[in-house]
Amino acid sequence: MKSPNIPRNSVFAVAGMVGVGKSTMAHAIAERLGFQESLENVAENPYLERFYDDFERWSFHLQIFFLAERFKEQKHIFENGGGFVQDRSIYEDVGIFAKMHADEGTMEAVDFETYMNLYEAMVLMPYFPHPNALIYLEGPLPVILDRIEMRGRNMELQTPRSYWEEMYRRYEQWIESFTACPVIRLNIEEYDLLGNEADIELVIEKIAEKMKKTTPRV
Ligand SMILES: Nc1ncnc2c1ncn2[C@@H]1O[C@H](COP(=O)(O)OP(=O)(O)O)[C@@H](O)[C@H]1O
Ligand SMILES: Nc1ncnc2c1ncn2[C@H]1C[C@H](O)[C@@H](COP(=O)(O)O)O1
Repeated sequence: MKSPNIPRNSVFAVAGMVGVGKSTMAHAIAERLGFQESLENVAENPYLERFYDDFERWSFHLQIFFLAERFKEQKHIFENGGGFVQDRSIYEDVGIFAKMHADEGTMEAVDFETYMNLYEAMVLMPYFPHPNALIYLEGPLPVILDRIEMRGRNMELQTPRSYWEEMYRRYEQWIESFTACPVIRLNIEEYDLLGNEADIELVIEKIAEKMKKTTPRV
Protein backbone atom coordinates (compact mmCIF):
# COMPACT_ATOMS: atom_id res chain seq x y z
CA MET A 1 0.00 0.00 0.00
CA LYS A 2 1.46 3.35 -1.08
CA SER A 3 2.06 5.93 1.62
CA PRO A 4 0.03 9.01 0.64
CA ASN A 5 1.63 12.40 0.60
CA ILE A 6 -0.65 13.85 3.27
CA PRO A 7 0.85 15.78 6.22
CA ARG A 8 0.47 13.90 9.54
CA ASN A 9 -0.91 16.97 11.29
CA SER A 10 -3.77 17.48 8.82
CA VAL A 11 -7.37 17.81 9.94
CA PHE A 12 -10.24 16.71 7.70
CA ALA A 13 -13.94 17.19 8.33
CA VAL A 14 -16.43 14.88 6.63
CA ALA A 15 -19.64 16.73 5.81
CA GLY A 16 -23.01 15.95 4.26
CA MET A 17 -26.63 15.05 4.75
CA VAL A 18 -27.77 12.86 7.66
CA GLY A 19 -27.32 9.22 6.60
CA VAL A 20 -25.11 9.93 3.59
CA GLY A 21 -22.24 7.89 5.08
CA LYS A 22 -20.05 10.37 7.02
CA SER A 23 -19.24 8.14 10.01
CA THR A 24 -18.41 5.22 7.74
CA MET A 25 -16.17 7.45 5.62
CA ALA A 26 -14.51 9.21 8.59
CA HIS A 27 -13.68 5.84 10.11
CA ALA A 28 -12.21 4.46 6.87
CA ILE A 29 -10.07 7.55 6.21
CA ALA A 30 -8.78 7.68 9.78
CA GLU A 31 -7.91 3.99 9.73
CA ARG A 32 -6.12 4.26 6.40
CA LEU A 33 -4.11 7.35 7.39
CA GLY A 34 -3.50 6.32 11.00
CA PHE A 35 -5.35 9.43 12.16
CA GLN A 36 -7.67 9.77 15.14
CA GLU A 37 -11.42 9.91 14.62
CA SER A 38 -13.59 12.46 16.21
CA LEU A 39 -17.10 11.03 16.10
CA GLU A 40 -20.55 12.45 16.83
CA ASN A 41 -21.80 10.46 19.78
CA VAL A 42 -25.52 10.11 19.10
CA ALA A 43 -26.17 7.64 21.95
CA GLU A 44 -24.84 10.04 24.57
CA ASN A 45 -26.64 13.12 23.33
CA PRO A 46 -29.19 14.01 26.05
CA TYR A 47 -31.32 16.22 23.77
CA LEU A 48 -31.48 14.46 20.41
CA GLU A 49 -34.52 12.24 21.03
CA ARG A 50 -36.38 15.02 22.80
CA PHE A 51 -35.55 17.33 19.91
CA TYR A 52 -36.99 14.98 17.29
CA ASP A 53 -40.07 14.69 19.49
CA ASP A 54 -40.58 18.43 19.80
CA PHE A 55 -38.40 20.71 17.64
CA GLU A 56 -39.74 23.96 19.07
CA ARG A 57 -39.12 23.00 22.66
CA TRP A 58 -35.59 21.60 22.23
CA SER A 59 -33.90 23.07 19.17
CA PHE A 60 -32.02 25.78 21.08
CA HIS A 61 -30.87 23.34 23.77
CA LEU A 62 -29.66 20.89 21.14
CA GLN A 63 -27.73 23.52 19.17
CA ILE A 64 -26.01 24.76 22.33
CA PHE A 65 -25.14 21.17 23.23
CA PHE A 66 -23.62 20.54 19.78
CA LEU A 67 -21.71 23.81 19.90
CA ALA A 68 -20.17 22.90 23.26
CA GLU A 69 -19.29 19.41 22.00
CA ARG A 70 -17.67 20.71 18.83
CA PHE A 71 -15.73 23.30 20.77
CA LYS A 72 -14.34 20.66 23.17
CA GLU A 73 -13.49 18.47 20.20
CA GLN A 74 -11.72 21.35 18.45
CA LYS A 75 -9.68 22.10 21.55
CA HIS A 76 -8.69 18.42 21.79
CA ILE A 77 -7.57 18.38 18.15
CA PHE A 78 -5.62 21.61 18.61
CA GLU A 79 -3.89 20.35 21.76
CA ASN A 80 -2.94 17.09 20.02
CA GLY A 81 -1.40 18.86 17.05
CA GLY A 82 -3.82 17.58 14.40
CA GLY A 83 -3.98 14.20 12.69
CA PHE A 84 -7.79 13.93 13.00
CA VAL A 85 -10.82 13.14 10.88
CA GLN A 86 -13.98 14.82 12.13
CA ASP A 87 -17.42 13.34 11.58
CA ARG A 88 -19.43 16.45 10.57
CA SER A 89 -18.26 20.06 10.75
CA ILE A 90 -19.32 22.94 12.93
CA TYR A 91 -20.17 24.82 9.72
CA GLU A 92 -23.13 22.50 9.15
CA ASP A 93 -24.52 23.05 12.65
CA VAL A 94 -24.93 26.70 11.91
CA GLY A 95 -25.30 26.79 8.10
CA ILE A 96 -27.75 23.91 7.84
CA PHE A 97 -29.41 22.93 11.12
CA ALA A 98 -29.68 26.09 13.23
CA LYS A 99 -30.56 28.19 10.19
CA MET A 100 -33.16 25.73 8.94
CA HIS A 101 -34.92 25.61 12.30
CA ALA A 102 -34.80 29.40 12.63
CA ASP A 103 -36.20 29.85 9.09
CA GLU A 104 -38.91 27.26 9.69
CA GLY A 105 -39.93 28.86 12.96
CA THR A 106 -38.92 25.89 15.12
CA MET A 107 -36.20 27.98 16.75
CA GLU A 108 -37.15 31.41 18.09
CA ALA A 109 -35.46 34.39 16.43
CA VAL A 110 -34.03 35.58 19.75
CA ASP A 111 -32.57 32.11 20.42
CA PHE A 112 -31.04 32.00 16.97
CA GLU A 113 -29.45 35.39 17.59
CA THR A 114 -28.01 34.23 20.92
CA TYR A 115 -26.72 31.08 19.24
CA MET A 116 -25.11 33.07 16.41
CA ASN A 117 -23.40 35.42 18.87
CA LEU A 118 -21.93 32.48 20.71
CA TYR A 119 -20.93 30.73 17.47
CA GLU A 120 -19.19 33.82 16.12
CA ALA A 121 -17.31 34.40 19.39
CA MET A 122 -16.19 30.77 19.36
CA VAL A 123 -15.00 30.47 15.79
CA LEU A 124 -12.87 33.58 16.15
CA MET A 125 -10.85 31.84 18.90
CA PRO A 126 -7.40 30.46 18.10
CA TYR A 127 -8.75 26.98 18.98
CA PHE A 128 -10.68 27.17 15.74
CA PRO A 129 -8.30 26.71 12.84
CA HIS A 130 -10.25 25.59 9.78
CA PRO A 131 -9.79 21.99 8.62
CA ASN A 132 -7.29 21.38 5.81
CA ALA A 133 -10.20 20.14 3.72
CA LEU A 134 -13.91 19.52 3.98
CA ILE A 135 -14.75 16.13 2.48
CA TYR A 136 -18.28 16.60 1.23
CA LEU A 137 -20.37 13.50 0.53
CA GLU A 138 -23.25 13.82 -1.89
CA GLY A 139 -25.64 11.56 -3.71
CA PRO A 140 -29.29 11.07 -4.68
CA LEU A 141 -31.86 11.66 -1.94
CA PRO A 142 -33.58 8.24 -2.35
CA VAL A 143 -30.25 6.47 -1.74
CA ILE A 144 -29.68 8.57 1.39
CA LEU A 145 -33.22 7.94 2.65
CA ASP A 146 -32.66 4.20 2.18
CA ARG A 147 -29.54 4.45 4.31
CA ILE A 148 -31.38 6.33 7.06
CA GLU A 149 -33.99 3.59 6.97
CA MET A 150 -31.42 0.81 6.98
CA ARG A 151 -29.63 2.36 9.98
CA GLY A 152 -32.96 2.35 11.78
CA ARG A 153 -32.76 5.14 14.38
CA ASN A 154 -36.38 5.43 15.48
CA MET A 155 -36.31 9.19 15.98
CA GLU A 156 -35.17 9.66 12.36
CA LEU A 157 -37.65 7.13 10.96
CA GLN A 158 -40.53 8.95 12.62
CA THR A 159 -39.49 12.27 11.08
CA PRO A 160 -41.50 13.29 8.00
CA ARG A 161 -39.85 12.95 4.61
CA SER A 162 -40.36 16.70 4.05
CA TYR A 163 -37.79 17.40 6.79
CA TRP A 164 -35.10 15.44 4.92
CA GLU A 165 -36.13 16.98 1.58
CA GLU A 166 -35.72 20.47 2.99
CA MET A 167 -32.35 19.57 4.55
CA TYR A 168 -31.17 18.03 1.28
CA ARG A 169 -32.14 21.17 -0.65
CA ARG A 170 -30.25 23.33 1.84
CA TYR A 171 -27.14 21.17 1.64
CA GLU A 172 -27.11 21.50 -2.16
CA GLN A 173 -27.16 25.29 -1.89
CA TRP A 174 -24.84 25.53 1.09
CA ILE A 175 -21.95 23.63 -0.47
CA GLU A 176 -21.99 25.87 -3.55
CA SER A 177 -21.12 28.91 -1.44
CA PHE A 178 -18.89 27.25 1.16
CA THR A 179 -15.48 28.94 1.33
CA ALA A 180 -14.09 28.37 4.85
CA CYS A 181 -11.59 25.73 3.60
CA PRO A 182 -10.86 23.65 0.46
CA VAL A 183 -13.62 21.21 -0.48
CA ILE A 184 -13.33 17.66 -1.85
CA ARG A 185 -16.67 16.54 -3.28
CA LEU A 186 -17.30 12.81 -3.37
CA ASN A 187 -20.28 11.19 -5.02
CA ILE A 188 -21.41 8.23 -2.90
CA GLU A 189 -22.34 6.29 -6.04
CA GLU A 190 -18.74 6.33 -7.23
CA TYR A 191 -17.25 4.23 -4.43
CA ASP A 192 -18.46 1.58 -2.02
CA LEU A 193 -16.50 1.42 1.19
CA LEU A 194 -18.66 -1.34 2.64
CA GLY A 195 -18.71 -3.53 -0.48
CA ASN A 196 -15.12 -2.96 -1.56
CA GLU A 197 -12.60 -1.92 1.07
CA ALA A 198 -10.03 -1.04 -1.58
CA ASP A 199 -12.25 1.89 -2.66
CA ILE A 200 -10.77 3.90 0.20
CA GLU A 201 -7.67 4.28 -2.00
CA LEU A 202 -9.72 6.33 -4.49
CA VAL A 203 -10.70 8.66 -1.69
CA ILE A 204 -7.15 8.93 -0.33
CA GLU A 205 -5.87 9.78 -3.81
CA LYS A 206 -8.39 12.61 -4.09
CA ILE A 207 -7.38 13.96 -0.69
CA ALA A 208 -3.66 13.76 -1.56
CA GLU A 209 -4.30 15.54 -4.86
CA LYS A 210 -6.19 18.36 -3.14
CA MET A 211 -3.51 18.69 -0.45
CA LYS A 212 -0.84 18.97 -3.13
CA LYS A 213 -2.73 21.86 -4.68
CA THR A 214 -3.57 23.68 -1.46
CA THR A 215 -0.60 23.11 0.89
CA PRO A 216 2.02 25.82 0.39
CA ARG A 217 5.57 24.56 -0.32
CA VAL A 218 8.22 25.57 2.21
N1 LIG B 1 -21.02 2.89 0.76
C1 LIG B 1 -22.11 2.50 1.43
N2 LIG B 1 -22.99 1.67 0.87
C2 LIG B 1 -24.09 1.26 1.51
N3 LIG B 1 -24.42 1.65 2.74
C3 LIG B 1 -23.60 2.49 3.37
C4 LIG B 1 -22.39 2.97 2.76
N4 LIG B 1 -21.79 3.83 3.65
C5 LIG B 1 -22.57 3.85 4.75
N5 LIG B 1 -23.64 3.05 4.59
C6 LIG B 1 -24.69 2.77 5.57
O1 LIG B 1 -25.58 3.90 5.58
C7 LIG B 1 -26.02 4.17 6.90
C8 LIG B 1 -25.62 5.59 7.26
O2 LIG B 1 -24.20 5.67 7.29
P1 LIG B 1 -23.45 6.59 8.35
O3 LIG B 1 -21.99 6.45 8.07
O4 LIG B 1 -23.93 6.31 9.74
O5 LIG B 1 -23.98 8.03 7.87
P2 LIG B 1 -23.90 9.46 8.54
O6 LIG B 1 -22.77 9.44 9.53
O7 LIG B 1 -23.66 10.38 7.39
O8 LIG B 1 -25.23 9.70 9.17
C9 LIG B 1 -25.37 3.12 7.81
O9 LIG B 1 -26.30 2.07 8.00
C10 LIG B 1 -24.16 2.66 7.00
O10 LIG B 1 -23.78 1.33 7.31
N1 LIG C 1 -26.67 20.76 14.69
C1 LIG C 1 -27.63 19.81 14.62
N2 LIG C 1 -28.92 20.14 14.80
C2 LIG C 1 -29.90 19.20 14.75
N3 LIG C 1 -29.66 17.91 14.56
C3 LIG C 1 -28.40 17.56 14.38
C4 LIG C 1 -27.32 18.47 14.38
N4 LIG C 1 -26.19 17.78 14.16
C5 LIG C 1 -26.53 16.50 14.02
N5 LIG C 1 -27.85 16.37 14.16
C6 LIG C 1 -28.62 15.12 14.18
C7 LIG C 1 -28.90 14.55 12.84
C8 LIG C 1 -28.88 13.06 13.09
O1 LIG C 1 -30.16 12.63 13.55
C9 LIG C 1 -27.91 12.90 14.25
C10 LIG C 1 -26.53 12.45 13.85
O2 LIG C 1 -26.17 12.98 12.59
P1 LIG C 1 -25.49 12.09 11.43
O3 LIG C 1 -25.58 12.92 10.20
O4 LIG C 1 -26.25 10.80 11.34
O5 LIG C 1 -24.09 11.87 11.91
O6 LIG C 1 -27.82 14.16 14.86
